[in-house]
Amino acid sequence: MKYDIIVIGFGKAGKTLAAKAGALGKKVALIERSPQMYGGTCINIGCIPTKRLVTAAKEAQFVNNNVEGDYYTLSIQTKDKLITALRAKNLGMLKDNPNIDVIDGVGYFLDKNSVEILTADGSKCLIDGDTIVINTGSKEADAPFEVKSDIAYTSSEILNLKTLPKHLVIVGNGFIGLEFASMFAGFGSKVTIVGRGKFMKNEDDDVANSVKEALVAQGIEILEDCNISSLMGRGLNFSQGGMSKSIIADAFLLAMGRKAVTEGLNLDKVGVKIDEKGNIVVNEFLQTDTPNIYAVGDVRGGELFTYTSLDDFRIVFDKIFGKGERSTKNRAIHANTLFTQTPLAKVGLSQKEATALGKDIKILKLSMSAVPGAKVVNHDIGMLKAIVDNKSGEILGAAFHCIYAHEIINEVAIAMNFKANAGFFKNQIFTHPSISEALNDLFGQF
Ligand SMILES: Cc1cc2nc3c(=O)[nH]c(=O)nc-3n(C[C@H](O)[C@H](O)[C@H](O)COP(=O)(O)OP(=O)(O)OC[C@H]3O[C@@H](n4cnc5c(N)ncnc54)[C@H](O)[C@@H]3O)c2cc1C
Ligand SMILES: NC(=O)c1ccc[n+]([C@@H]2O[C@H](COP(=O)([O-])OP(=O)(O)OC[C@H]3O[C@@H](n4cnc5c(N)ncnc54)[C@H](O)[C@@H]3O)[C@@H](O)[C@H]2O)c1
Repeated sequence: MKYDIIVIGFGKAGKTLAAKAGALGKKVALIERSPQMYGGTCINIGCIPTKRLVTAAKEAQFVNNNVEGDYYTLSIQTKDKLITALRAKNLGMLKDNPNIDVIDGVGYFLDKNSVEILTADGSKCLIDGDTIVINTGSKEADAPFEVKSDIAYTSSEILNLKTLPKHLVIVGNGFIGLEFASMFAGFGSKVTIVGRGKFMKNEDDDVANSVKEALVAQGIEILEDCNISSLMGRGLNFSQGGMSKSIIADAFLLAMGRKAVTEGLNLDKVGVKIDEKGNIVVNEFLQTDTPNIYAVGDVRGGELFTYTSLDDFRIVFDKIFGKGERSTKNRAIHANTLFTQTPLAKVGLSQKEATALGKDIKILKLSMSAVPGAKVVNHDIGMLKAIVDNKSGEILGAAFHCIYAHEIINEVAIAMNFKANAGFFKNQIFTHPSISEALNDLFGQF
């Protein structure tokens, strides 16, 4: 069978490209190895289930478990219903178009225009394509220490835990570690985070401290500078400050980063290179060294977010069907958010980064306790921080640790794309009472 485009993996970029190309009348094949992963990581084991559960965990404090049933178990069921519906919707979005074939099985290259698919029953089929897009995502990095425990979970596995662990120990204090810590603590688990360095060492100290205080206020124990030697049965063994220690727990979450899924693709057969970290090497148009083969989403390394995968779709679509003007070099300024109960959202440079670049900066800060809108929604934890050019007021970066941070940071990102400066926010008329209106006071300090 011959296709215009073959996509390997049902990720954000690939499924969007398949849908748009199919709508243009192109013949498209999308290969997915597991029907449980139709729609990819985001909707099945990533953003959507985790953010649904972070929200449910916030509600947990208002629920009487004796009356309503165990809220954690109910929340897992609600999450399962949600992702099942999204999976069906994602499949329908492609299958309803006769130009698109969704093929179940594991895809791998035979040559630069041919992909073989190994299906669950052991049979194989061969398809050919002019353009081939690798969108195989990432998976949990292996632990660099011995793990012999049947209560050690990856983030995907722990999302299916039916009963709430009394004590959860989380290894890793990155995005996944902190979000799951905040989530499980909200549901009522005792949570201990075991990190190998200083807590959020890449962040500005005031920002890291604000997040730390909020997590500690949730009852979370944070251990820093730990060197883990093994996880055996119910015990995690590590050294801290020269002392050997161990913690006994009911469940362990291992969240030490993610790595690109490339094994078995036969990349060496088709001249596609991977770098020292295991990511596929691409140019600014996401083309590999074999120009008809693209790599999009987590598998190309760099930023591992659903919205950067979506932007990869825009770049590849523009390269194939448009003017080829979009590239990773001209991606719009965009934010990211750590979804703890009080989220931390950031855009642009931190104070540390701006200082390291030798910028002449002014720091603007506002405590959320001074924001009426935060009082109204009964969540005045945290702070707003902006880094601006000392002379022009150009906004260089912002870090918001506050309720709705994941929403208001987008206002700043858009403003930065339009080169608006501090004066713009100082004088903007916002609805009242709101969190956005705090930007009047924050940027009014310039
Ligand atoms: C717990 C967690 C929470 C997250 N939260 C957020 C968040 O809040 N916001 C955010 O922006 N990002 C979040 N992310 C990151 C985000 O989910 C990923 O960056 C994004 O989903 C990556 O999508 P992708 O396009 O790379 O492909 P994926 O969605 O990962 O899809 C890859 C697909 O390829 C399939 N596949 C792999 N190999 C083959 C093969 N050989 N043949 C056929 N199929 C194959 C896989 O089964 C999978 O379905 C989170 C990630 C995790 C793990
Ligand atoms: N809200 C979001 O957008 C969101 C949420 C979850 C995940 N993600 C994406 O998924 C990616 C993966 O998340 P992640 O949390 O696994 O990775 P991460 O890179 O964010 O954090 C990994 C953490 O593990 C720690 N670590 C590594 N080895 C260790 C060891 N031996 N002992 C103790 N700690 C160790 C690191 O110090 C780091 O803090 C993120 O980088 C992000 O791009 C995004």
